[in-house]
Amino acid sequence: MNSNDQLPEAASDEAVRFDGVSKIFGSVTALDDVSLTARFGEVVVLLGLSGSGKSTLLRHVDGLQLPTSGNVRVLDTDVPTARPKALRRLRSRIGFVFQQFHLVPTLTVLENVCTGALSRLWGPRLGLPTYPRAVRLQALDQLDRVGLGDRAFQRADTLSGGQQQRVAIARAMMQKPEILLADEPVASLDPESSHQVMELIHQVATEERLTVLCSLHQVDLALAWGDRIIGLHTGKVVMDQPVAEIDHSEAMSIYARVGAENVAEAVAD
Ligand SMILES: Nc1ncnc2c1ncn2[C@@H]1O[C@H](COP(=O)(O)OP(=O)(O)OP(=O)(O)O)[C@@H](O)[C@H]1O
Repeated sequence: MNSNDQLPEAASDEAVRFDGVSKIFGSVTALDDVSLTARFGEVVVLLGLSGSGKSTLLRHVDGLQLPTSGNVRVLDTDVPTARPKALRRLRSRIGFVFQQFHLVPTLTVLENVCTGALSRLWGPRLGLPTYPRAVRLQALDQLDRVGLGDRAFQRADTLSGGQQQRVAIARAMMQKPEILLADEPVASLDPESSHQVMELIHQVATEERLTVLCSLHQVDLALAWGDRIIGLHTGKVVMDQPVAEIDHSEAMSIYARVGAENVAEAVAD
């Protein structure tokens, strides 16, 4: 390749960028002048007490909610000003994992995973045989990847919570997302399953150069499986650091700060 053939330097290695984003619901400021970035392949963990704005922040990434002010740029799309078609295209590049898994309990594990491909298939699908063979094979590969290939033909509701969340991750990966949004993905799991799920999320992020934004309540999981921690408190970013530079007590300070203020407020009351 000669110098003229060289690709222009990528405009940015940022998958997600918030610039001065505020979100106001009536009298509540859910996000308060939030600026942050998430790079391709990075696992960004959002920490903060209930009501600190984690879910609201995640909903701004795919345009489910729009900022009151400021800009959200995701995969080179300015979300607040994106036309419906551009927003649909953007959403097809973003996968989700939820606290409650959202599997169809009466369907087999394999069919649940196949539904992750629905956005790129025409027409409704009823029953496993109605999915193209290539999709079924891809779903089996994804199930193998999450360690559940042997459960493919079991009903989803016969799996443990941790297994169901792994199926949900396999389903999300069927979409071949570039960004994965995970809203408290381990909130209903025991500690061992929580580590397994977070390890899996970290593994797929590394393998696929997938950008992950994941809200959590457990500092130990954030430190073990995140690349970066963003701490939120009443909608403000109060910490934004690589995990390698944070120790446990520093991460806990996100909560300690809240505790101190609560005490101050209680005393004032
Ligand atoms: N649609 C809405 N209408 C009004 N207020 C809202 C709405 N969505 C969120 N809020 C408020 O915004 C604030 C932030 O909520 P958010 O759900 O983002 O917090 P969170 O950190 O995700 O909490 P949790 O950890 O409990 O999920 C809260 O005070 C919440 O009540």
